[in-house]
Amino acid sequence: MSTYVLQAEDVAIHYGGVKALDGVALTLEKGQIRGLIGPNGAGKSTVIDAITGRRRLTRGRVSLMGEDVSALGVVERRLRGLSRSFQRTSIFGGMRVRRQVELASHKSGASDCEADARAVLRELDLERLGEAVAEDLGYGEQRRLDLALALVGRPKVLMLDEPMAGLSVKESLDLAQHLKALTSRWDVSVLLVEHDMDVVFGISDAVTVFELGRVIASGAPADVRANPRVREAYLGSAA
Ligand SMILES: Nc1ncnc2c1ncn2[C@@H]1O[C@H](COP(=O)(O)OP(=O)(O)OP(=O)(O)O)[C@@H](O)[C@H]1O
Repeated sequence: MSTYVLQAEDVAIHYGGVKALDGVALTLEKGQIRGLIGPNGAGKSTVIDAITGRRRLTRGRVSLMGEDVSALGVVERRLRGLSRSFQRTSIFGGMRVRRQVELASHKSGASDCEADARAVLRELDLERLGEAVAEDLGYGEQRRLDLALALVGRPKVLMLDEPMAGLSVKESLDLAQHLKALTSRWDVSVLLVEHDMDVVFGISDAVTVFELGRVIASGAPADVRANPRVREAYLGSAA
């Protein structure tokens, strides 16, 4: 019996002749944050799509808490505790903050949506904005709301696709600290796709590097950062 909350084995996704992913292996331990980095087009978003069931696997297998979920759809995986955010926020601009978090909570299968939404809003410092219309929020607050929508229903595994995109340095580091604190308090495991290297290397317990649909390095942040192939492929000599 595996101790991983998430395990992807030999995952491939091919679009005709394009091998978006080829033979990818990835694990997440309980409470772990794993950063996923790599150049544009390396396959990072496709990995999230493969794990969450948005894309059908050409080959391979995805297990959640030891259960093979490869044949299950997005909704079934969400009900088993696998949640995600997208590169562009999923918020509804015209809807009040609390209302949309409650609706998302309902969809996630939570039993007490009001209490669930309240806890998530409190966790992300959004409680005082509960009655605000989402499009009136500042961009940083909208990003926090997007994270709130992914956190309802107490997911066990969270896949975040560039949650800091467009934020200032200070906002990014604030959100990163929120995420780090929440991960340990709620015992949620996170796969974090992010281009901000200060954030990735600042809060990840492990880092995996992609290039052209394959894993080229994986391990402790310091080891990955020092890996010559990674520096050449992605980080540059200044990293
Ligand atoms: N629907 C599709 N049809 C064909 N090729 C696709 C499709 N979706 C993605 N790809 C290709 O798969 C590869 C991986 O794309 P992906 O979006 O996963 O990269 P990424 O690492 O997330 O990039 P970025 O950092 O720019 O978001 C790219 O070569 C992309 O062009």
